[in-house]
Amino acid sequence: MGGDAGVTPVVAAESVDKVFATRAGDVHAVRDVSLAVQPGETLGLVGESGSGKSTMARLLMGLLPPTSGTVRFDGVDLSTMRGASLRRLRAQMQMVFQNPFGSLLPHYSAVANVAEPLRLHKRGDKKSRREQAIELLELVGVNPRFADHYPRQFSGGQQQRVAIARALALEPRLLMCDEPTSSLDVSIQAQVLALLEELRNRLGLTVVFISHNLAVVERFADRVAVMCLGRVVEIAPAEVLFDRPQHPYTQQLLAAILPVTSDPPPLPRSTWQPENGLDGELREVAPGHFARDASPGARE
Ligand SMILES: Nc1ncnc2c1ncn2[C@@H]1O[C@H](COP(=O)(O)OP(=O)(O)OP(=O)(O)O)[C@@H](O)[C@H]1O
Repeated sequence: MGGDAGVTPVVAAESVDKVFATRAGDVHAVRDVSLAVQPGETLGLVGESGSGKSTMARLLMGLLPPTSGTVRFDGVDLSTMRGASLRRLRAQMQMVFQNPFGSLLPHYSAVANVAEPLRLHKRGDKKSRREQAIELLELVGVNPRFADHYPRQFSGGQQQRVAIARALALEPRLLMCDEPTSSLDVSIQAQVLALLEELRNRLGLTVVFISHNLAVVERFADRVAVMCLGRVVEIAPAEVLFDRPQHPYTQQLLAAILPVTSDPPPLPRSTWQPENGLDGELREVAPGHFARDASPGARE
């Protein structure tokens, strides 16, 4: 789906389901999701709160095992990987989280935070790791003068830059960004996004980008997958999806942010009811544009 035939996707989910067993009963967080992210591509993942985006991200990173279905990284089924080979594979996929402070080690300086993955993966010696970490801090726009400062001494935006530098330390192929700017002030969000955009282009990264902010996704993503109640209801090139959304759920999400402002509000709860509209097959409605059949009532 949505890929060049013959090119091995960096990461691909095939008919993936994830069910969490909770005291209150089973939570079916991801339902029959198939998608592939091609080398160098940025896939946006949107949908309202609880639609399964973060679960999908963790499945794609191999941080959660699917209940059924397969996740492949570079063609390799993650469930077959163990030990050192899994660690090597994991190094190629890194994550940038919503809350940078929570993702940094508070008692480690900025440079030690960035060097930590290099140490864990036994890359170089202490001196070369520090040098490399300082270069990475420069790359993300953190003044090396502050290399020995601790995370709490940085602003949120600077903390996120340090977290991005750390995510890049092992030269990953895939960067999973889960709401990377939502915890930041609006004025800082644009700077961090511009940084991610520049790094992606400069380093040729493959990116999965989860955001509530559809305007950001439209700008940043090549393709966008829309999730609703654990399913992908529509997936298409960004310009096609934003111009001609097929699924009523997508139409409602987009309608909620129009007209586009410089600071769009977070996604409101959709009033569209899935009824039988989520059960259909993903159908190709235009080249590279897949949508599930929606219930006829919902189309009107
Ligand atoms: N570890 C877990 N145990 C039980 N239920 C979970 C777990 N993780 C997620 N869920 C449930 O799975 C569903 C999907 O959650 P998920 O966090 O993936 O959605 P999301 O789209 O990322 O939401 P948000 O935008 O609020 O982060 C929700 O109903 C959530 O409560």
